[in-house]
Order: sequence, then structure tokens, then C-alpha cells
Amino acid sequence: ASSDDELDELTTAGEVLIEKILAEEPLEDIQRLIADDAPLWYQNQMEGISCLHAAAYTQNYPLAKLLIENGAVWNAVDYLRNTAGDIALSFNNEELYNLIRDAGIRQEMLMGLLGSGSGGESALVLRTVDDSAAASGDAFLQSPLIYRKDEHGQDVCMVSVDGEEIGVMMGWESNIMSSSVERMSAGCEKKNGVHVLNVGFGLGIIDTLFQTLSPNLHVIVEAHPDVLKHMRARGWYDKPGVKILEGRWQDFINEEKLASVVPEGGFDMVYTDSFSEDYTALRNFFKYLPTLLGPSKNGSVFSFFNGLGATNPTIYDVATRIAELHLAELGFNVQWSDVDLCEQRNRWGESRPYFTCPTYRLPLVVN
Ligand SMILES: C[S@@+](CC[C@H](N)C(=O)[O-])C[C@H]1O[C@@H](n2cnc3c(N)ncnc32)[C@H](O)[C@@H]1O
Repeated sequence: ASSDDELDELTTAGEVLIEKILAEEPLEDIQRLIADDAPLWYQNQMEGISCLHAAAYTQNYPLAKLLIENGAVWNAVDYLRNTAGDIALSFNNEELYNLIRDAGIRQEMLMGLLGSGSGGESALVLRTVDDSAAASGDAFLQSPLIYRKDEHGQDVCMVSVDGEEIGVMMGWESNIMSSSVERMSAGCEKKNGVHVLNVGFGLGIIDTLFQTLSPNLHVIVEAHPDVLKHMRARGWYDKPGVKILEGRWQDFINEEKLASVVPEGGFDMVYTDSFSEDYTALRNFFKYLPTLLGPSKNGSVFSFFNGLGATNPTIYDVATRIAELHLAELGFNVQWSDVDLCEQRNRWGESRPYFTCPTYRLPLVVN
């Protein structure tokens, strides 16, 4: 048979599988289709839903389990950008939701073990902005940035990609930044003359907040030349105690250089929020925390911009839990709190949305 015929066959088999699930046909019939190699990855033409979405719509737990065991894709999104997990959530079906979410965690952890570049399709490679040139670190660092106010009057820092502007940092995130500093200050044992490390200046929102704590040392790592120019124009190079490391954090936070960056006893507060990097980069950063934070139980604190996967509630949940598991492997326990973002309805202006979940899950690690 020609490859066109094969494709037709797969399409038909895929459509039939989804139809039968939606028609709530008996489990044995579906089992037979699976045994006959019906494509579990197939997403139908009408709505872009997969067999797992269909099982979620019919709230068929045993079937969803069977599909997952046979390799159904947990993070496929339909035309409305919903995953099967989101559909389970919309029915308030916790058991079904947990089944799908846990499959996601397992698959992603496994992919992580195989390492990046293993060819697997990890949902956590979803960057801050999916599928754009802005998603690749190098391309981002070479693209000019624009600092301005948007039509809602919020400060924004935008990157232009193929004629489209994408927010690198936007004023609406102030809420997240101030809650982060609040939580970090409350958790930190040392209250005066703290030593702070922040990766990624952006609009300088969090650095301005850190300055209100009168740090003795405030190290800022920033890679983008336009951001560095902006920092210089605003006097950041002249602030007492502020030390700006020009370059990517990977240039300083590595086996070779780390010792020259970390003050004696470690930093009291560490924060990272670097645009355009994927989860692998964040996880690499985690590895240096034991050195950055100094001796364990010294009451130093760490937080990071928890924004991966945040255009979809299920993927966001999976990303959040994976970060928690990886931090646990390093001996760090994460205390989560929620920041309600419902007030920030006019978040986007003309930027492509990168955080559409209604709640920000704020991580805090107390060393
Ligand atoms: C989202 S912004 C940070 C916003 C900041 N938290 C604030 O409160 O305004 C991300 C910043 O990280 C910088 N950046 C991106 N990749 C980086 C890297 N590998 N190392 C250091 N800085 C990086 C970007 O140039 C940008 O200024």
C-alpha cells in the first residue's frame, strides 16, 4: 500500500476510536481497537481531541487508565487548547484528573532521566513562549528589546520576533514579584544586611524590591545588552552593594566560577527568572543551590519564576510538581503559596500570552 493509503487507514482508525469512546461503547470493543493498533496519538479533525480527551469527556476512568498504559499522550491539546486533564478538571473529577496528571509526571520524569536531546517530546520544553524564535536563548539575546508603556499603562519590556512583539517582562507581574519578596523575607532567617542574588533584571521589579531590604550585597546576573544599557541609564551600576555580572548565568554559575561568585556563608536570598529558557536550564540552576545557599539549615531562601507550562492548567500542575520532586532530590522542601491573578485581566496588551492560568503557584525553599 502507498503511504497515502496508510495515512487514510490510520485516520479512519483514529476517528473510529474516538467516535466509539464518545458513544460509550463497551470497554472490550475499545480494547479490540487498541489491539488492532488504532493510533492512540491521533487527534480528530472536528475538534482536535485525542482518545484520552474522549475518555475524559465520558469520564471513563478504567478506559483512561487503559489508554495511558498503552501510550496515550497526556499533554495533547485540542483546538481550544485544552488537555484531557483540563477536561477532567472541568467535571471536577479529581480521580480522573490525578490519573492523567500522574501519567504526565511519570512521563516527564522519565524523559528527564533520559536527558534532553533524547528525542522525546517533553511538554516542559515548552518555553515561556512556545514555538517561537524567542524560545531559543541565543536568538533572544541577539534580538533588540523595547521598553515602553502599553495601552493599559503598564511598563513592559518587549522582544520583537518576526514582526510580532512578545512580552519579556510585563508590569502585571509586579504582584508575583512583590509576593515572592514578601515570602522570601518572611522565610529568611537573616533580616538585616542580607546578601541577595537575582538572575534576570527585566523591568527591575524584583531588584527594586530587593533594594528596599537594604542588602549588603546584591548581585544581579543579566545577559541581554539592551537590558544592561537600560540598567546603566537608571543608575543600577552606581548603587552601593550592587554588583552586576554581565553575561548568561551559565557563564558564572558553573563548577569553575561559582566559588568566586558566592560570598562567604552563601547568599541569604536567591531568585531566578530568566526569560526564554526551558526546564532543563532551570533544573541545571537547581543543582548549584546547595552552594549558592550556603551550609544547610542556615535559613537562607530560594524562589524562582514558576511560569513553565502556564498556558495550560494541567501542564502547569505537572511542571510545578516536577520542580518540587527535583528540588526534593537535592534535599530541598518547597513551600507553595498561591497568588491570585484574576485581577490582572488586562494582562496582555498586544503581547502573545505566556501565562493564562488564573493562579500563580509561588515556590519557596527555606534552606
Ligand atoms: C522575565 S525577565 C526578569 C524580570 C524580573 N524578575 C523583574 O522583576 O523585572 C528575564 C530577564 O532575564 C534575562 N536573561 C535571559 N536569559 C538569561 C541568562 N541565561 N542569564 C542571565 N539573564 C538572562 C533577560 O534578558 C531578561 O532581562
